[in-house]
Amino acid sequence: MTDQAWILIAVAVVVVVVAVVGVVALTSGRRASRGPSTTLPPVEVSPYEVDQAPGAGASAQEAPAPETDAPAVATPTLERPAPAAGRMQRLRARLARSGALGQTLLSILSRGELTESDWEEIEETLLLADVGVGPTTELMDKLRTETKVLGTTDPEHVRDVLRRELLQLVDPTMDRELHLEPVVGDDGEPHPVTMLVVGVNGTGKTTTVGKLARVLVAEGHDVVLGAADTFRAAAADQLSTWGSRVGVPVVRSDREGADPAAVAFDAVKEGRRTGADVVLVDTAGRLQNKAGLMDELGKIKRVMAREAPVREVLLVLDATTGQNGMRQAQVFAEAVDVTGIVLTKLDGTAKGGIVVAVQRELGVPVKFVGLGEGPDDLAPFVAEEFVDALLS
Ligand SMILES: Nc1nc2c(ncn2[C@@H]2O[C@H](COP(=O)(O)OP(=O)(O)OP(=O)(O)O)[C@@H](O)[C@H]2O)c(=O)[nH]1
Repeated sequence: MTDQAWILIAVAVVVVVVAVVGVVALTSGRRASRGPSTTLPPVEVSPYEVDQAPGAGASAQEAPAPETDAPAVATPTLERPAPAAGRMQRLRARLARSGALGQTLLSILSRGELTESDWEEIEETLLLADVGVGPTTELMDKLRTETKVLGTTDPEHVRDVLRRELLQLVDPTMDRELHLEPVVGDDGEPHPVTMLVVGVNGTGKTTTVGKLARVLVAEGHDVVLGAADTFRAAAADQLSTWGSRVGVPVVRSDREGADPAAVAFDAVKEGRRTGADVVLVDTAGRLQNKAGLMDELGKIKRVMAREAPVREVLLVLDATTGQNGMRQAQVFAEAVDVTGIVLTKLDGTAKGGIVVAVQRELGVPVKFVGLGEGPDDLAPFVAEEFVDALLS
């Protein structure tokens, strides 16, 4: 071969090497510029979107000091939710209107020798506060006996008796914990604990899911939210906003009216993929009729259970809706196995007695109460603190 031929071969080799290096650099450059991917691998049930919270993965703690002189890039700061413990105590003043129940009872009972009209007044007070007929009769029987035995008008004694009896009605022995113990599947892999939140629209369901996510984040859990209220498009946006404030991803569909069970399934799947320990799913649960509701909620629960068992079904009830709310609660309880109740809007209502009525009616504990519109105004329910607030 001539020198010229060798030169030509060398030039060709250089050109090929440069071209290959160029292509590789371009591809990896594109990949890097996409940043952390939010597009998930295709799933069997439906395509879904994950709204990654801005700053997801960033800590609510102090950011580490930059190691270079490069200009600082603003990282979105995540909110640090208030600790869940002690919230009921902190928000005690919000129960002021419900407190009228305790104050009225105390003032009547302190009159001494009670006449029939005093007892009627007590009965009316309890019924107006939505305590319910059964528990009202029960409490009055006990108070009649106790006040006879006690034979005193001493306010401290009367208060002690009333506190004891109210507490018994609210039942401090009920298990109000969320069951978040880790689950290991048949495959030996850890599964997230899944929770379904159900209830009539307008009761504060989506808001409760957002607030509950904050409670869980405050307790150190890794949470994924599922926006399975596909009936109202704004509900998914609302949930995405809640999630983004505390760095919790929200799985939602890009299609309005999408199958809620598919979104719930995808949320659990995403929870498993990312190693989250709790997946919390919001639903629409419209009350057209009981059969429709049973079908919808039953399907969501079954489909979620394919990925991980549903540990908690929380029913959200608006405390201000009285008997109407109780009827809704019964329909939901017949449609799906409810494990706990969230009573919203307990601030600003005098109908705190509904705590007693709904627990009696459904045999399910009130686990949380909504005491305002603020992000941390959802409190784990503590029977003693509730009764003390009624009597303060
Ligand atoms: N005062 C008060 N307002 C509340 C409480 N919980 C929720 N709300 C308000 O109730 C309204 C309805 O709340 P949403 O979460 O949208 O109700 P939801 O509708 O059941 O949700 P969708 O099913 O998505 O329609 C909002 O204005 C909330 O701020 C509470 O505990 N106290």
